[in-house]
Amino acid sequence: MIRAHAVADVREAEAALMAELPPGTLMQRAAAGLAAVCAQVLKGGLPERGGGTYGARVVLLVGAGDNGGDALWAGARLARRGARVDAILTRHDRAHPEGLAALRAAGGSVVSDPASPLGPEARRALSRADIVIDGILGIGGQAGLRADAAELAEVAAAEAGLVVAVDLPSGVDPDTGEAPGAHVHADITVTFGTHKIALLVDPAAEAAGHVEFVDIGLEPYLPEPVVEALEPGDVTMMLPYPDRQADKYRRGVLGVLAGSERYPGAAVLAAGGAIHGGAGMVRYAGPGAVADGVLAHWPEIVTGPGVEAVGRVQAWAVGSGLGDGRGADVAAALAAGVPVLADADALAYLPSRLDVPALLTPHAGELARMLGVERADVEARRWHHAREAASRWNATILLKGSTTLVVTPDGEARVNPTGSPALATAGSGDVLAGFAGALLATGLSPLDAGSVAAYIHGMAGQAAASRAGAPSASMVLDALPTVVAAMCS
Ligand SMILES: NC(=O)C1=CN([C@@H]2O[C@H](COP(=O)(O)OP(=O)(O)OC[C@H]3O[C@@H](n4cnc5c(N)ncnc54)[C@H](O)[C@@H]3O)[C@@H](O)[C@H]2O)[C@@H](O)CC1
Ligand SMILES: Nc1ncnc2c1ncn2[C@@H]1O[C@H](COP(=O)(O)OP(=O)(O)O)[C@@H](O)[C@H]1O
Ligand SMILES: [K+]
Repeated sequence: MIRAHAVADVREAEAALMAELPPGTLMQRAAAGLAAVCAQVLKGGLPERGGGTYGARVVLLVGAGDNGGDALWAGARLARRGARVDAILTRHDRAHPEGLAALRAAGGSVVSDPASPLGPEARRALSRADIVIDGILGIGGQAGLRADAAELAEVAAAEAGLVVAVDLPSGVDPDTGEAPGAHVHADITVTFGTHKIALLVDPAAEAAGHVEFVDIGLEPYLPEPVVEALEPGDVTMMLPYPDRQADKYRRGVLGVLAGSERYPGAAVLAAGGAIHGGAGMVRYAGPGAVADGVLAHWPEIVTGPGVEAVGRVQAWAVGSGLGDGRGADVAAALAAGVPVLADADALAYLPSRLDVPALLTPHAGELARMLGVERADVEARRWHHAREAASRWNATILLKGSTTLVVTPDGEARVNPTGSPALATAGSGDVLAGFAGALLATGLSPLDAGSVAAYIHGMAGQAAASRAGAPSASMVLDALPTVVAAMCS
């Protein structure tokens, strides 16, 4: 599990660890890890320069705090290995003094001037840089860079080589993942001790690029994480396996209430997702013509005209392509007293609070409608709104989008690390709903069912995109069994 903590937790853990170590040890651990990642990147080769640290051009963007200190100490290490290292200081009076002395002793130089960080020498250095190390702000930063730092970040993005952020991309909000003002857009972020929330939650996570973790020994001092992301081993452990004594009922039966005469395909896709999710049986509830279409694709499904008619199930997946005027059907599924996944049209028919274990799967537009806010506000403050809805409906919210977020009413949160923009295609949400519903039926909690389903669905999207640049939802569905098999082997 990738674990992310809030700034206050990181500060407390750092203080406890620092009390046991000689002064400066943590910064040296951080700087060594940062320099090692930069050296690795340089060794991988930048086409213009042939590769390696010796002779590489490195520019440090150095703010007023310890984040800048990390950058200076890492710069000193790279300079000792033969890199040409230039530092641009946003505040000449407040740059980390020991780090600056170490950089100078190693042969590095300062190319900014006290009046304005971005003079001609600094611009020249940036335009030639193979790597820019962003040490403007770390966990002590307020979101939104001030004008001079914002200009530095802009020029670095436009003119320099790779941007490597120290701990987190400067200017994002470390604790919420919001990025309301100017901020750095990094290719790689090297983070220390634990992931920061901003490294997992969009839009900040996108600005972090690829994240490398450096262990500085904080783990024993950290509390429970605030946000997690599953790793492959977690998914393997959570996916249901039939045991030797399994029968179809004990494996879990899922009821699917999806699709309509207007949207018959949604029923086929949701039922298909359900079939691959490991339930022992899938029962489909819907009008005859739609049920016939489902049966034509999935003869193993049992159908019935309505919720009561299909009989007992261990969970319901309701809503995908259901259309208008289906409130009574949704209410019947909710009244069954079993866990429920509610997607798409069902989200309009929810009671004010749910009294069964529930997983709601809105996209940003649907969540905006549920909460009576603007879609753009949901996009900008995804975690905030997902938490708000989880608490209001007493349900786990799986907020779909470029990165899927799963948040429980108790505030537990997971971010999905897999996926592809190719998933943004009509019907792929129906596949996810069926698959996650089946996991609910096998007994997974809404949090586990939602996060495992998002993980596998994301991988299926990646697999489908690798076969066809713009795959359809049916191709994502087709990729599910192979992904599940690979995760289980
Ligand atoms: N505390 C520790 O033990 C360790 C800290 N480390 C590094 O230290 C960093 C935290 O250092 P600091 O607490 O000094 O905080 P920062 O380096 O994030 O700097 C905070 C300072 O920047 C200024 N500032 C804040 N918001 C700003 C804005 N929007 N625009 C311009 N300036 C702004 C303020 O003057 C503030 O004092 C971590 O992110 C990490 O990189 C690492 O060296 C590991 C060990
Ligand atoms: N830019 C994106 N990158 C990755 N995944 C995305 C992106 N946009 C949407 N998705 C995913 O694609 C799926 C789309 O679901 P949804 O919006 O319900 O579509 P539909 O209702 O047409 O099925 C969700 O799993 C969502 O997380
Ligand atoms: K930074």
